This record gives sequence, structure tokens and C-alpha cells, in this order.
Amino acid sequence: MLRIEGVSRHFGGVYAVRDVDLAVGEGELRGIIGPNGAGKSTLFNLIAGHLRPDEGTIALRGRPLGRLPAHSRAALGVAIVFQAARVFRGMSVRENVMVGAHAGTRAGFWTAALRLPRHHREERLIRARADAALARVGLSDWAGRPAESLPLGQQRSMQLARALCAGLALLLLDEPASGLRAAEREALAGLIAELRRDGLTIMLVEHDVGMVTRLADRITVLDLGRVIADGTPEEIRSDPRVIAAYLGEEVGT
Ligand SMILES: Nc1ncnc2c1ncn2[C@@H]1O[C@H](COP(=O)(O)OP(=O)(O)OP(=O)(O)O)[C@@H](O)[C@H]1O
Repeated sequence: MLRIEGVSRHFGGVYAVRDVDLAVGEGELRGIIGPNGAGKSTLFNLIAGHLRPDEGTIALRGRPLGRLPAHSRAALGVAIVFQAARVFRGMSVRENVMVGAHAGTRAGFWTAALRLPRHHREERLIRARADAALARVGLSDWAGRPAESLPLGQQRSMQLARALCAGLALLLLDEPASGLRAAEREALAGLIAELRRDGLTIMLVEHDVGMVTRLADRITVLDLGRVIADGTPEEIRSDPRVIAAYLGEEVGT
């Protein structure tokens, strides 16, 4: 599904991502972990097209993404969810989810937001897709309510529904559990696991390492921009380099 080869990106003299190779299979849930500043967000931004690599290539289903801008990658089904955690206030939950689909249609987001005439042709179809997505994440009862009235946990579910409505093939989840209480985390983790079972390919960056360990098929560990380990959750848990990186010790032999 996704193949990253030799990708580097620096800011001034600091490499945020350095010579990263990474391959994510179709339907896989890949966890990405690493200490603060390891390069996780930069990696997501490179995949989504918000940043350009200095070196290396990123290919989706065999197609090199090259210099494609972020909105074109979103139309191909790649996007970061949660990074901005945007909730459009003054719009219903359903409308917030429909925005996801509009981003991928010809009419586009602004036509939808401004409710221009050509938008109406697509409206019914997208509304049905939004309702299906809301049902999928358990938010049907909230569809008509103002989005800002949703509790935080449900707002995160709404973000997932937006991604489902947009028909994303590769979901980049950037710290989806941040700020959530334990019960909300559990619910979100359950939902992410279900989406993976449905066949979505997911990359999950999360500081809650326990959550990543439980959900991921494989985990890639970044430290100072480099991949220091890549393996199953069991392999990662017992990897001395990972333990060292997390304890802030020298990454040694
Ligand atoms: N736009 C930028 N300009 C300058 N330096 C940047 C920029 N973005 C990231 N960096 C630097 O690149 C490195 C990696 O940052 P990045 O945000 O990707 O790490 P991260 O693993 O996502 O960290 P965190 O877990 O704290 O979110 C850091 O040293 C950071 O200061």
C-alpha cells in the first residue's frame, strides 16, 4: 500500500526524518512510536504531502507521489486525521462528516461550504454516505446536533466518520487519543480496531504506547528521525534499543 524509501527531511541543520525506509501492507495497522521530536509528525506530513522530502521517494499502491500536493493525495485516499482535530462550529455533526466527502469531489469543499448550485447534485449521495459513516462509528443519534455539542470522545469518532465518508484508503491517525479520558480511549481504540478489521490501512502515531501495542500489527520506532526498530509489538517491547531510547539512555550495542 505504502512504500517509503530513503526519505529525509531537515529543518536548518536538524534532520527531522533521516533516511527512512518503511513499507506498510494493504489492510495493516502500523503503529509509529518514538520520543518527543523523533520525527513522527514530520513523517506524516511527508506522506500526506504537507511537506516535501529533501531526498527519497514515497509511493502509494506503486504510484510515486512525487510532488503531488496534499489535496491531490487526499483525493487518492491519503490524509491525516486528527492532527488539526477540526470541528466546524455552527454545522451539524452530519455536515461536519459530509465535509470529508466534499474534499474529494470535483465540486470541492468551498462549493459545499457556500452551498453553490452544482453542489446540490452530489448532496444526496454524500448525505447518504455520511449517514452510513456515522452509523459505522455509533453516532447516528447525534447526526443533526451541533458538532460543538459533542463530547471530546465523540468528536474523535466524528473525525473517523469524516475519513470514512471521504473514502480514505490510508488513514494517518496523529495522536487520536490525546486529551481523552480512559473510557473514551477505550472506546476509540475499539473503533480503530474495527476499522482495521473492515480492511482500512491505518498508520497510528500515539504517545499512549500501550494502546499502540494492543492495536498494531507492526510497530516502527523512530528516534532522532531514524528508524531504530521495526517489528511485531512483542519484538518491539523487548528490543533493547527501544527501551534505551525511551529511557533516554545511549542507544548502544
Ligand atoms: N517546521 C519545522 N521547522 C523547524 N524544525 C522542525 C519543524 N518541524 C519539525 N521540526 C523539528 O524536527 C524534529 C522532529 O519533529 P516532529 O514534530 O516530527 O517530531 P514528533 O516525533 O512528532 O514529536 P512529538 O512527539 O513531540 O510530536 C524536531 O527536532 C523538531 O523540532
